[in-house]
Amino acid sequence: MPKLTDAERDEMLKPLFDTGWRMVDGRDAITKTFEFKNFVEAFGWMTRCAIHAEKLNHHPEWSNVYKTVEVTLSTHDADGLTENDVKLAKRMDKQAG
Ligand SMILES: C[C@H](O)[C@H](O)[C@H]1CNC2=NC(N)=NC(=O)C2=N1
Repeated sequence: MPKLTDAERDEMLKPLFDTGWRMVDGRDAITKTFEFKNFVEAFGWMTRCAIHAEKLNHHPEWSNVYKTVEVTLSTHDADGLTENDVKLAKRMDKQAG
């Protein structure tokens, strides 16, 4: 899968920036920190997102401390951002409500 073109970035990343995603310094990747009410809410969200990741065959780099989950998305096979990263980010936002 090819990396996003400049035009695709303008079109597809801007809506994600509006929901709190931002570029990772020095990497063609996006990151967002999700905060939940408690650990169970956080882990439930991770579980739902894991199912979406498997369906997309596209997996996040993420870490969870108590009610916080830090997520970074990039496509390893392309060494940068692709449409799969946009798709998974949207699903993660939707699952977070
Ligand atoms: C073999 C397997 O299909 C590939 O490694 C998939 C799995 N999940 C993936 N996830 C991400 N983020 N990037 C990839 O390039 C990727 N490739």
